[in-house]
Parts: sequence; structure tokens; C-alpha cells
Amino acid sequence: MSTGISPLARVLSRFLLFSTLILALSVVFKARSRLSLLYPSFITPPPTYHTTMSYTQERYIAELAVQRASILTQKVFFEKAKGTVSKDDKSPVTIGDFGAQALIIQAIRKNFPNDDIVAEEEASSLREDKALSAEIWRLVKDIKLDDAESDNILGGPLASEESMLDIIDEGKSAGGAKGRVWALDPIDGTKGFLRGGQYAVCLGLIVDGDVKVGAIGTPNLPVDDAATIDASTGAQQADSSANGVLFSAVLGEGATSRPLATGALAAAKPISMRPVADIAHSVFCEGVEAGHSAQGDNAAVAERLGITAPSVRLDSQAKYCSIARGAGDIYLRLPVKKDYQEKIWDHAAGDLIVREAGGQVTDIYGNRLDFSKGRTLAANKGVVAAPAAFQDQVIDAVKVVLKL
Ligand SMILES: Nc1ncnc2c1ncn2[C@@H]1O[C@H](COP(=O)(O)OS(=O)(=O)O)[C@@H](OP(=O)(O)O)[C@H]1O
Ligand SMILES: [Mg+2]
Ligand SMILES: [Mg+2]
Ligand SMILES: [Mg+2]
Repeated sequence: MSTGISPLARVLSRFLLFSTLILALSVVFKARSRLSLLYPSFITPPPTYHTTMSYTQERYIAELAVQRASILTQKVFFEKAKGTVSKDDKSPVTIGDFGAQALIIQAIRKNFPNDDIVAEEEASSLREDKALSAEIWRLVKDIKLDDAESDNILGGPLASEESMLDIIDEGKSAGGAKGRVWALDPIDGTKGFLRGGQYAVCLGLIVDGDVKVGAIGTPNLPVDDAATIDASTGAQQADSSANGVLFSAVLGEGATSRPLATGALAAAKPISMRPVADIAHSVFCEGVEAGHSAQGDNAAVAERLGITAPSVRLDSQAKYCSIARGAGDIYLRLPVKKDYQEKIWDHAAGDLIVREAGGQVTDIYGNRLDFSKGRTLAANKGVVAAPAAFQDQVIDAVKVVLKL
């Protein structure tokens, strides 16, 4: 029996139905993409890693890498620098700097191959100095953690002298506001290192401009939080076995310290800034080198705050670490040279460790340090770190002294 519809009409009606469907679908897709342009979050859910990632692995690798590099710096000091204190020969610190940078970058590359790295040193001068390069390789090639498993996690020994130079040059990233950027200072406080005083191996992870992880090794800081360090020179305890601390922090998870061991990580304990009821009873930490540290301005700020205790002078980010564990309270780094831009590797790890220990870290105007501007803190001037409750008072005093 005929339906009364010709085959041609049937084909035509199916075609019409099909094209209407395609048209409807394309309208829906267009509207969806317009909406997503106007309100990206409507269609694309915001990345959730900012709040949910705990950075456990990053912290662990950073701690192990800093620990292994610290072993090298100590070896270099005892073999090369001991006794050369305040001589003009800078080679010990150069060896330590390059070697520690190579070891840490290798560990980052092995575990987080896609991350960017902003490191202080670069290998071009080293490529021209074959003797120095060979000397660094001689020391670096045998450095390992006592614990084989931990050492393996870091990638084991470096492959060759040539690959060591290439690895050093992987720290040339421009940094910036996007992505994962490790900030590395292989030896911070080079003058302290040469003097046998304080220095620090510093590594921070910045994600989308925000510091998430920090690890600092301070081979010459006393393990005992309460041990006094020479207030005028920042030098360590005479008994060297009582020295060596590894600090770390993850954003939102607090700061810890542990003895800087040579094998598997020692047990960590939480650290926090010292509760001080009256700001007049607090203690300043400041730099040792007059060329870096405005000690006169610091003294004027201390006087305005009624502080009478002498400042503790320390090289390097050991200053951040010291106030984070209550061996001092306020770290001032007021500008010395008008145009100097602080480097991110001199502050990233310390900034986080202090904030996670209950402190605040700002520039001299009271603005948070901005790690999204590239290799330097281009948007900031100086650093003021203090217990959160005192920060405003300290900033007010700084503003008066510096006539801001
Ligand atoms: N003008 C000026 N102002 C401030 N900071 C400067 C300045 N010039 C250099 N630097 C960097 O500071 C790093 C050493 O800082 P310290 O805190 O150890 O300084 S101090 O020597 O104790 O005064 C030191 O880092 P390292 O090179 O890693 O030792 C310097 O890079
Ligand atoms: Mg430095
Ligand atoms: Mg350095
Ligand atoms: Mg330097």
C-alpha cells in the first residue's frame, strides 16, 4: 500500500530534518563559546590546584636537593676555603656556587622536568676556564646522600663534566606571573661562606607568581633554636657537630626545621616566631656587609621602637630562618643603593618560611613581596619582616626614618 509520499519527498524531508539539526547544534556551540569568552569560569572550571595541592613531593625533593648541595658546600669549605678567610681569592665560593647549582637543578629536572628554573649562576665564564670547571667536576661527581634511596630520587650522580655545565645553564628562565618557577640561590651570603660565618642554600617554588614551597639549608646555624650566635659576626657554635639546620615550608601548612643530616631526612619539628608582648623587647636581625645593609637606618628604626638589645648580624637568608624560629624577631633590609632590585632567589624561600611561622614580610612601603615580576622583585623596595602583630608599627617607624 502506498503512503502517498514519493521517495524524492522522503529524501528531501530527511535532508531538511538533518540540516535543521546541524543548524541548531551550531547555534548552541556558538552561544557556548561566546559565553565562555565573557565568563570563562562559566564553561571552563577554574583550576583547583591552587587550593588543593599540598606540594608534598615538591617539598620533599626541595629538602633532599638542598641537603645534598649543602654537603658539597661544606666539603668545598673544608677543602678549599678554610684558612682563606677574607682573602681576595673568590674561587672557593665560585666552586661551591656552581657545584651546588648543578646538583639542585639536576634534582629538579629529574623530578619536575617541565618546570622553569631561575637560578643565580650561569656557566658561560666556566666554559672558558677549563681548570676551574675540571676542579668543580672533581668535587661534584662524588657528592651523594648517605641514603642510597634518597640519592636515587635526586637522580644519582651527574653524568659528565659537560652535562654539568649544561645543567647549570638550565637556570636561565625569565620567571614571571605564569607557571611553575623554581628560584635557586646555590650559596646565599657568599661573604659569610668565605668567612666561616652564616650562609644558606636556598630553593623556592613559585606557582603563578605565588611562593608555594621553600627550603633553606643553613650548614652553620646551630641546631638548637635557643643557642646564642655571636651577635656581632653571626658565626656558628665552636662545636661543628652542633651546627646545620634544614628549614622548609609549604603555603598553608606551616614551617618546620630539622637537623641538616647527610642521609635520609631527620625528623622535622614545627617552628614559629617568638611571642613578644612588647615590641621594645624584640631583637633585630640584619646583614653583616655594610654595602648590603643600612645598619645606620636600622639603628634609627630600632630607637624609634624603643629596642635596646643589640642586633644579631647574619649573612644570607639565615636571617629569615632565625626570626622564623624565634632566634630574633625582626629582619630589616632597608635599601642601600637607590636603584638596586632585589633578586627573587634571595627572598622566595625565606619569605614563605617566615610567613608560615607567623610573621609578615613586606617591602618598606608595607606591600607584600611580588614574585611575579621576573627574576627581580621589580615592584618592591627593601624588605621588612616581623611578627604579624608588629608589622604596621615597624613599617610606620621605617617610613619616618626613611622619610617616605
Ligand atoms: N646592594 C645590595 N643590596 C642588597 N643586597 C645585595 C646588594 N648587592 C648584592 N646583594 C645580594 O645580597 C645577598 C647577600 O645578602 P646578605 O643578606 O647576606 O647581605 S649581607 O652580606 O649580610 O649584608 C648576596 O647574595 P649572594 O650573591 O647569593 O651572596 C647579594 O646578591
Ligand atoms: Mg644571594
Ligand atoms: Mg648566591
Ligand atoms: Mg651573588
